[in-house]
Amino acid sequence: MIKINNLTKKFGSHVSLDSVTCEFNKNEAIALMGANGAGKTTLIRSILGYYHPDAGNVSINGLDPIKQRVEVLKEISFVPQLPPPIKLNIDELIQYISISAEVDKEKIKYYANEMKLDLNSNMNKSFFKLSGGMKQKLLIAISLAKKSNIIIYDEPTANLDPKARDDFYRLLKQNEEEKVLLFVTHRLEEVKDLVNRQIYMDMGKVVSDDKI
Ligand SMILES: Nc1ncnc2c1ncn2[C@@H]1O[C@H](COP(=O)(O)OP(=O)(O)OP(=O)(O)O)[C@@H](O)[C@H]1O
Repeated sequence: MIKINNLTKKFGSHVSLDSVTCEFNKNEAIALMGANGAGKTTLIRSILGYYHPDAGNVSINGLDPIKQRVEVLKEISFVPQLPPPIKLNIDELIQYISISAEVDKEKIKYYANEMKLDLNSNMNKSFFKLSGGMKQKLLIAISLAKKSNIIIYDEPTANLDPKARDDFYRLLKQNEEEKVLLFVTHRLEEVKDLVNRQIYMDMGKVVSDDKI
């Protein structure tokens, strides 16, 4: 489903990804780990078509994430490490997502409610004025509501309180069948019941890859 073939990405003389080859398939839930600067986010961004590789390539369900970006992004739910600086208010954002990404508004509201995010009293608030945890809850609710077979989370729980983390993992567990779940994390103990594969990266390389 996701095929990464000899992928190299450099920033100046720094090699962020060093000839990475791996595949992620349906029904795999992968914890992607490694020290700060190991290359995890660069790998995720390459999958999303943010970067032109210096060598190698990525294929998502047979599509090229750079040349066929719009089609590829339709197949993926993604929550980044840092929420983007969106100026729309919540009502406008949900409206926009529901039209542009064909996500059911009622489902977003359902998952927001399950994440204990009070949407009704915040509908007119700008996204960027929400607290860090509230932003993350809304992005998670959108990612769960979107009908995609690839879910990618880049450390999505940093701003969540312990209860919200539990809610998130419970909802994710209900939602992971028949999908690829790629989860960047520094806290394996939190996701160990969720994942069936662990990958460690170091200095731009995959240094271990174990099914569990
Ligand atoms: N846009 C960029 N411009 C220049 N260098 C970058 C850029 N993005 C990443 N890098 C560099 O590439 C290396 C890998 O960064 P990356 O963000 O992929 O690491 P990471 O494993 O996600 O780290 P963390 O756990 O801290 O989030 C780092 O040395 C970083 O400074």
